[in-house]
Amino acid sequence: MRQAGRYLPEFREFRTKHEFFEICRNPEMACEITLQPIRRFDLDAAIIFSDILVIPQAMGVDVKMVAGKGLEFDNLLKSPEDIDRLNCTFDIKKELGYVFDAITVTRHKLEGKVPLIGFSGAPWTLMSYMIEGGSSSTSSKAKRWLYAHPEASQRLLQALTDIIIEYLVGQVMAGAQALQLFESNAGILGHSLFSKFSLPYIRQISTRVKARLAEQSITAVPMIVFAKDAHFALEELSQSGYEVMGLDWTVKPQNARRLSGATVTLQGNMDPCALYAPKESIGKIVKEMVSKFGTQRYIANLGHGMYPDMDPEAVKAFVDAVHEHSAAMNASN
Ligand SMILES: Cc1c2[nH]c(c1CCC(=O)O)Cc1[nH]c(c(CCC(=O)O)c1C)Cc1[nH]c(c(CCC(=O)O)c1C)Cc1[nH]c(c(CCC(=O)O)c1C)C2
Repeated sequence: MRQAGRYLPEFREFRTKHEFFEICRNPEMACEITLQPIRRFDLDAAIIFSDILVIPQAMGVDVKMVAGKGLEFDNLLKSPEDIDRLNCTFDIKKELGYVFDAITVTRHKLEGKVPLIGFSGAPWTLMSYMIEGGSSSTSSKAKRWLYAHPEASQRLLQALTDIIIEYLVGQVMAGAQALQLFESNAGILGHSLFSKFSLPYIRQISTRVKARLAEQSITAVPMIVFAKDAHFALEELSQSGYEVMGLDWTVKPQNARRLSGATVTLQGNMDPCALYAPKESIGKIVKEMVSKFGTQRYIANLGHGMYPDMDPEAVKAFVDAVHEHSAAMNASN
């Protein structure tokens, strides 16, 4: 996750010359950034360089990356009347076709070396960014909507869902070989709000994306759902129509296996901060993780994104340890 992020010196160097969303909108540049970690590490997949915030942007919420400050938002949603000024029925290909182009260019450049993953933010996470304008420890402005304006919230979540479905189908048509949905702000909801304002839309997305692809005779791709801190909903998420369930680092592997049954693949979940440990310790942590999940129906990954001050050598230690320990386990089985 966030593999191209700010921890890579070559990414930082590129960013001194180009603004973040300029890179997202330029297919050749987005392709180059996507490939940077693939060149450096023995990774098994690439994720397209883009951001979940390109959808709010296309709907009319201004999102900018300000040098030295980070993300800045304008035109945030303050009350339900503001939904009416959003552009909810835009032409996806026209507004977000640059992501599709980046996927096609990257897919060609990868030459089949590793599969390419496309992604989107999930409706609740996008809604909360459109109201909060950045991360918040309480998300109280966005949660206020759910309690005070439940119908308007559902209207907005449904509009986002419809857009996300078209967007993900477009990514597959452009060449994405798997899709990941990020519900990064799931944890703040708790079980009750999650059941009402997140899970139904997550389910709709898997069902309708698959139906749309089938309708157009396009081969389905595996879909991954990652709902951060949604330990309270693992069983429901594992039955929400996704082939893979991503796990944050707080989840015990055995519990995830028990709750998710025999058909779902699990992805995760090393604490990203474990990358601050000495290399030998990273190897031990990885060994323990892989032995708990087992090598089948499992995608080794971190439990969330990386931080800018992490050492690329630690990432190498992680990736190499995953390959070493899983190969040893497979050989002894
Ligand atoms: C999958 C992905 C994302 N962002 C980026 C990718 C592309 C892959 C990659 O580069 O690794 C590039 C991607 N996106 C961004 C960066 C850093 C850019 C820079 O500073 O130059 C990169 C490499 C910018 C960004 N974009 C976002 C943030 C967090 C803001 C906050 O809540 O405070 C930030 C810092 C929103 C965002 N973006 C994303 C999520 C979901 C995953 C998660 O939970 O982290 C979220 C919540 C997803």
